[in-house]
Amino acid sequence: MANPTSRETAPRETVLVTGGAGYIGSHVVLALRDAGRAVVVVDDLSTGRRAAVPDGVPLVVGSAGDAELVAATIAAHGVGTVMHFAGSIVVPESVEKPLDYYRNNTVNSLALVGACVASGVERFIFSSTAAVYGMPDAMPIDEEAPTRPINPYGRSKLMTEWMLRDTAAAHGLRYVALRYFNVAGADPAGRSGQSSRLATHLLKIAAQAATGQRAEIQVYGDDYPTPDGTCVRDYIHVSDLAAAHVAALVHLEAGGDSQTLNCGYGRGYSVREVLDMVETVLGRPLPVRTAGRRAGDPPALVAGTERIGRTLDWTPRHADLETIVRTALAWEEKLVVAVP
Ligand SMILES: NC(=O)c1ccc[n+]([C@@H]2O[C@H](COP(=O)([O-])OP(=O)(O)OC[C@H]3O[C@@H](n4cnc5c(N)ncnc54)[C@H](O)[C@@H]3O)[C@@H](O)[C@H]2O)c1
Ligand SMILES: O=c1ccn([C@@H]2O[C@H](COP(=O)(O)OP(=O)(O)O[C@H]3O[C@H](CO)[C@H](O)[C@H](O)[C@H]3O)[C@@H](O)[C@H]2O)c(=O)[nH]1
Repeated sequence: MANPTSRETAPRETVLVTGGAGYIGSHVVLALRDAGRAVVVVDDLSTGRRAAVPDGVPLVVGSAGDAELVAATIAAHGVGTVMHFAGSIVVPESVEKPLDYYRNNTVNSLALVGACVASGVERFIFSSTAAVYGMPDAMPIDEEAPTRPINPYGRSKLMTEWMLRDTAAAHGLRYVALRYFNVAGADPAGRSGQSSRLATHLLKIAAQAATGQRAEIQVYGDDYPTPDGTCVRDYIHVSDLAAAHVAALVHLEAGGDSQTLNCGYGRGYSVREVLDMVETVLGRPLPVRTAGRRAGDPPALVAGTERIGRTLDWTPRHADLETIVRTALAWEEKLVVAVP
């Protein structure tokens, strides 16, 4: 029998979660813990919060691009899988500071993947984005659609997908790149949620307005070629997205091949429909104003979900807009009380 204290022979079952103190990463840490998995987080706390990492989960404060730190963490914790959430995520900021985005999203991912290869990590799960598609020609978007990102954020993520594909071909690493559509909502048990005050996402803005932290909500454009003129997005509940990561882990552990998968529900809601639902759940109107279009917004983004459906053992459990809105509002109310 293997000596459990030996690093050479100990089973490498721990999952290293980079960016585990952030919005999505913290929900994945909860899902992994709920599934009985051992987890270690590496996060530089640039946008994440220490409090988002549950008690009992080791947090290594540092950069996911620090190859020495990552290698030491892999060795110390017996890491066999890396889930990579750490990154910079604000699209307009990526236009103003492209090199910051290439550094944090691409260069740091290169160092991380290199450390994984050098340390013999066999499984890698990557947070990619619908932004890799740019302005798609057809809807819903399947994974074979052309990747033509229209901003540095999308390009910085697409380059990491390419790096993973080439690394998988050359080394023993297998990966799942998950292309998230619009992630929203919060843990239904109230353990985590979107905590960044600077978030730019529609539902976060609406939740801030609902709790009196924001004077109004601007609708960016009502003259798009969509049924009500406002942009359509495929909103996926963050806890369903977290469950998709656990399913991707199971897929790779069972010897499954490398995959690139959309994460959405395959149906879209307009900005107006989202705001109507927020008002319905609140039982009162919100100050909503129509403003001009925001640069770079595609009229509609809806995920093709056939591939994730046949590849992963994943059943969405929170796939209705009302649940997404209710959990987002409940989290915001909790946040306002905790950090007024
Ligand atoms: N939120 C969305 O709608 C969305 C959509 C598509 C893809 N994504 C991707 O999902 C991932 C997580 O996004 P999020 O919404 O949870 O953002 P977030 O800002 O809440 O989380 C990012 C986390 O990474 C940490 N971090 C950033 N750079 C780091 C570094 N170099 N080393 C270590 N830690 C670092 C931050 O402190 C934070 O805890 C990102 O890679 C993002 O590109 C998010
Ligand atoms: O105050 C706001 C905020 C947003 N919107 C609109 O609401 C929709 C959703 O906007 P978000 O900012 O919530 O999300 P995006 O669709 O712009 O971005 C999402 O998809 C991108 C890919 O295209 C990236 O992956 C990004 O991280 C992810 O949040 C867009 O039509 C936007 O114009 C408003 O009308 N008012």
